[in-house]
This record gives sequence, structure tokens and C-alpha cells, in this order.
Amino acid sequence: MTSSTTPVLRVDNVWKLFGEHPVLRGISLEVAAHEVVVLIGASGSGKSTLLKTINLLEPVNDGQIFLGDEDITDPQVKPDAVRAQVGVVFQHYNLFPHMSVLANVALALRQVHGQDKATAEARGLELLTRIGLGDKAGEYPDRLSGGQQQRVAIARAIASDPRLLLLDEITSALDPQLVGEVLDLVRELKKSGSTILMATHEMGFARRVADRVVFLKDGVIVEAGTPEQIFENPQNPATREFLARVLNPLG
Ligand SMILES: Nc1ncnc2c1ncn2[C@@H]1O[C@H](COP(=O)(O)OP(=O)(O)OP(=O)(O)O)[C@@H](O)[C@H]1O
Repeated sequence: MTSSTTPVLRVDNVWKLFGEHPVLRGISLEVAAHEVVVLIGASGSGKSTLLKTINLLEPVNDGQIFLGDEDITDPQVKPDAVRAQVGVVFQHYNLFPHMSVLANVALALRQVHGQDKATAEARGLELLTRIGLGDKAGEYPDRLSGGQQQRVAIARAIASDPRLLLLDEITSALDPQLVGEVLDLVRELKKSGSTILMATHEMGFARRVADRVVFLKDGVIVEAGTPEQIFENPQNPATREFLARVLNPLG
């Protein structure tokens, strides 16, 4: 049985290789209920791959991943049953271009959760209104700005109240002036109690939204701590070097 102290997510000594190349090397990580954990690290350090293993888009070579009490790396587990409990948003919003914004948000509720059209669309409209895009429900995605499309993708991911939300570089493809509106939405999700694991290159955002920051280098967790610990008092030389580089790219 899942007790109140069971983490929502527990990654236990996960290894992932592409061919001979180990991309995740013994990753262990927990995300507690209502916690926001932010993965930082250089390009290629394994952030996206880790998120993909949790969503069962990439099989692990070794180790286990638990969602609550369930070992989702057990071959008996059905990926669709896991994905129904885990909302995901990627860098590119992946909205269906031929469907209205509302239909995009309602789709998962209909397909994955078997809701009828009217129920799914009512929930979709409620969410779009909550994120300030109720008036765009009937539009096609290409009529929206990148930031608005990404907010719709987030609305779609949270439509079914997932236990865990995975956000993979959700602002990387956006013009800088559109980043803020997406980040504000994530802060709101945090306030409303969502459990989130996200990868980002936005250090300012990691600092503002994270309960815990995890620094990955070459597939290893080098250091983890509160934003204050990581950004103001990093202990590991590799963390210090990474932060110096990304915070002062010209310095
Ligand atoms: N499908 C794949 N086949 C082979 N190698 C892969 C595959 N996906 C990722 N890799 C390699 O795994 C390593 C980690 O990639 P990953 O995308 O997880 O890093 P990342 O930290 O998310 O980087 P970024 O910040 O650029 O998104 C990289 O060396 C990448 O080239």
C-alpha cells in the first residue's frame, strides 16, 4: 500500500546505455508528493534521457523506477497504464495541428481515460479558462503564439490530474519574451500542489520554482540540494564550474 511518506517517484540506481555509451550511470532520485525537482546540467548530461526512462519511452539497462509502490520497469507493467498517471510536456509542444486547441486538451481524456466527448471538453474548457486561454478554445494551434501553445500543452498534460508531471526543457524553443508566461504557469501548478520533475536550462527559473535542484554531469548526479545550496554555495567543483559557465557565458 502507498503510505503518505512513499515518494511519488523513486529512481533507484538506473543505468541507460545507447550502444556501448552509458548515458545514465547509476541515477538514484526521489520526488516527494507536491515537490518540484529541477534537473540542471550541460547539454548531453542525460536530463532528457532520464525523463524518457520515467515515461517508459526508453527502457533502462539496469536499476528500477517506482511510481508510488509500483516498479514500472517490471516488464509486466503496461506503458499506457503508467503514462495515464504521468503528464509530459516536451520542448516542442507537439499539439495536433489539425485539431482545435480544445480538442487537443480533451483528446487524452477521451483516449486514455475513456471520457465521453462532452465531459472531456467541459474539463478541457475549464483548464483553458484557468490558464487564461478560454477564448482560444476553438482556434487551431498555429493561430497561437509559441508561449500560448506551450501553455496549452501543459493544460493537456494536467487535464487528467496526473500523479507526476515531467517537463522537458519546455521553454527552450520559445522567444525570450514568451518564456515568462510559461514559467508563471508552472509556478501556479506548484502552488496548487502538483508534483513536478523538470529539466531546464533556465537557471533563474530553477532558482525560483525548485524545492530541490539536481545537477547532472555525464549521466551522474554530482550534487543535489535546495536552490540556495546549489546556486549560492555549491560544494562540488564541477557544479561551480557549470554554474560559472551558464550564469556568465561571456565571463
Ligand atoms: N536515441 C538515442 N540514441 C543514441 N544516443 C542518444 C539517444 N538519445 C540521446 N542520446 C545521447 O545521450 C546523451 C544524453 O542526451 P540527453 O538528451 O539525455 O541530454 P540532455 O542533458 O537532455 O541534453 P540537452 O540539454 O541538450 O537536452 C547524449 O550524448 C545524446 O547524444
